[in-house]
Amino acid sequence: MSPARNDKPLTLALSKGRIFDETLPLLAAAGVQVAEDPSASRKLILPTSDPGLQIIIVRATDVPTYVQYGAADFGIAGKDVLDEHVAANPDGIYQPIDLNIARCRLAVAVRKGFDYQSAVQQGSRLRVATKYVQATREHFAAKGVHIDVIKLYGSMELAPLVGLADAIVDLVSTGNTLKANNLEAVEDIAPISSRLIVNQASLKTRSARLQPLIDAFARASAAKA
Ligand SMILES: Nc1ncnc2c1ncn2[C@@H]1O[C@H](COP(=O)(O)OP(=O)(O)OP(=O)(O)O)[C@@H](O)[C@H]1O
Ligand SMILES: O=P(O)(O)OC[C@H]1O[C@H](OP(=O)(O)OP(=O)(O)O)[C@H](O)[C@@H]1O
Repeated sequence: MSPARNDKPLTLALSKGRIFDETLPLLAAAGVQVAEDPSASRKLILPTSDPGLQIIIVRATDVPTYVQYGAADFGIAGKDVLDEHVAANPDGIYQPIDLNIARCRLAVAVRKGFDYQSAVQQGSRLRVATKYVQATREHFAAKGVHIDVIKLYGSMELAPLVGLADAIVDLVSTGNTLKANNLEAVEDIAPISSRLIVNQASLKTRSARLQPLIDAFARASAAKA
């Protein structure tokens, strides 16, 4: 007989890199250690010092999907990723906490010297390359600017340099990536940070185990705000 769902370890979905790295101190604040570093290992399921908690390593953009379907009880995802996901799949995910990690901003950027203000005032269509299609459409619709969106999956900074787009919508933190590619930010769209997300069914059926972790994350992230 298969074990009851409540006997399975709680599953936390994380992406490797900055979100994994910045989540380690939050887990430590909850008394949980992770022995393996996913950047140095090929393992996708990582045990923790708590036998009742395991971590799965997925692509950043896939974290909300694992949580929505309950394959992970909870996860951590950037607001950028989450907003795109929720626009297409509004149900099943509860977002209790802003963890104040992986902070950056979503911004419009263009080639240095491109007259963005004139381009948006002229009423002609602007070609915008981005991974963030929903946020981009909403931003320009609110400004009353007509755009053609070109969906990309990475290296957006290249698009204005090779004539694929007039502008990009991408994440900016230090500004070093824009600078290195002779681009400049011309408009901020939204501040971005990572959120704890929880499967709504898990929150009901596994709250005795989930809630102490949610509370510990909330305390640790409030201290960072
Ligand atoms: N330069 C940055 N500074 C701070 N936070 C960032 C930065 N770039 C991205 N983030 C945040 O970290 C999250 C994860 O980014 P990461 O670079 O690890 O994955 P990704 O490369 O965007 O995803 P994928 O591998 O699926 O393409 C983003 O969704 C965003 O919220
Ligand atoms: O303003 P900066 O500090 O330069 O940060 C901005 C860069 O960070 C992100 O890329 P990331 O480092 O995650 O690379 P990736 O998209 O290739 O994963 C983002 O897509 C920008 O390219």
